[in-house]
Amino acid sequence: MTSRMEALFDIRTVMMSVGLMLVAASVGMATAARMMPRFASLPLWTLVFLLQGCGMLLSSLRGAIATLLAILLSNLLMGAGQVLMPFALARDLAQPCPVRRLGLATLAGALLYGYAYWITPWTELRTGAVSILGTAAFLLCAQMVRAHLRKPASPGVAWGMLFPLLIIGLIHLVGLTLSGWHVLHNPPAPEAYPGAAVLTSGPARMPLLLVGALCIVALAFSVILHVALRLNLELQHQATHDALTGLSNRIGFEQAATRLLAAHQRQQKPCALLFMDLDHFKQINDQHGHAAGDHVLGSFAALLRRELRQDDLVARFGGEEFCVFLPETTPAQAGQIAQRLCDAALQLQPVWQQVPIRLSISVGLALPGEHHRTLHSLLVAADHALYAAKDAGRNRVVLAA
Ligand SMILES: Nc1nc2c(ncn2[C@@H]2O[C@H](COP(=O)(O)OP(=O)(O)OP(=O)(O)O)[C@@H](O)[C@H]2O)c(=O)[nH]1
Repeated sequence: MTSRMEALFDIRTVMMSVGLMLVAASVGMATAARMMPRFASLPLWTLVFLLQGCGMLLSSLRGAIATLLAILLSNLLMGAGQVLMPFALARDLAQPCPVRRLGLATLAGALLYGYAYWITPWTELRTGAVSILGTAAFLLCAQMVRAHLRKPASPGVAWGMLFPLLIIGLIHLVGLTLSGWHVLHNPPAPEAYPGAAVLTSGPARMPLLLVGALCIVALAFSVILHVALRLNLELQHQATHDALTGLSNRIGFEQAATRLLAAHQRQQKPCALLFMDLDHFKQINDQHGHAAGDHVLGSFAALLRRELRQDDLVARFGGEEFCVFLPETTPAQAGQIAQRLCDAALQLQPVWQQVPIRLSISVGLALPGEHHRTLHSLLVAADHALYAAKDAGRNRVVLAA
């Protein structure tokens, strides 16, 4: 089986192909890093896959260049890539990097590697040294991705990272066990030199090497997908949220409120819609400046978040207009909430350059029913009620007809 596999996949060809793919992936990541400087993990990932790719390429060229130097350098490059990987992942997933555990594994691996290289003739110990580092780095990364899986964003891609990390970690563990076993059961032979043997002996070597190499390529693709997905989520967030207040914008509100209204109508539950407008907002801008106006808008948005429940849908509809969808709220409760918001706005008095700014709001309240079945008709009704509140002298709530 192994000899057939060895015949089919020459070890050097595998290392060279995977090395080239990883270098290509790192070039793609470097380009993405230049285009998107906000993604702080991309330069690190670029380095990780460049180091891994160059290490593998060098490994595949062992016959051609001075062998000992090639072995030392390729192991150093791959080891450095493995040490950097948890740092890149920690930045990517906004998690603390397990620096101490990684530092201990690096120290253990480096000491064993130095001992294997310069003091003992047991060359298999080198495999053990690289395996210690690999096992620790890949399993620490897997642990971080697993913790990230509890967050709802991009679970598919996270699994795409978790599987290769676990498999490569296990393969390194097998390498560690095999080389340890080999050192224990074989007397040292100074001239014995396993050459390209990453996993020193046994029939498992070639399949494990192949699976490990494919997993590292899969990991590179998962990282690229993960970044693309994060970018997509960010764009989606920007399209549906207001940059000044952080609340939903009109698009986000209409999408979410349409779904909520349909669910309430299906289950015959009461709900309500409030349309609010800050009174004489133009005067605030004119008297205190545009920046003060922005500050007032931000303070009022914070007030809405404070005063309303978590599952109430709050949005800045545009300019100084705000909208709230109140789920599972009776008409009487909606009236009380609207009045409470009016009173709270009066109390707010946001301070700008030590000057308190007086604020009031007008509110139009609309309830779904016979005449208002769709979100659009509810919004129109609430808007009319809001204008009625303005006409009646502002700082009040008017119920839509
Ligand atoms: N600072 C600031 N002002 C804004 C923003 N968006 C809209 N505005 C201003 O809000 C003001 C709205 O003015 P109007 O529509 O005349 O309404 P108003 O002065 O609040 O008067 P009433 O609604 O009738 O009580 C305009 O001066 C807009 O320039 C914003 O993002 N920041």
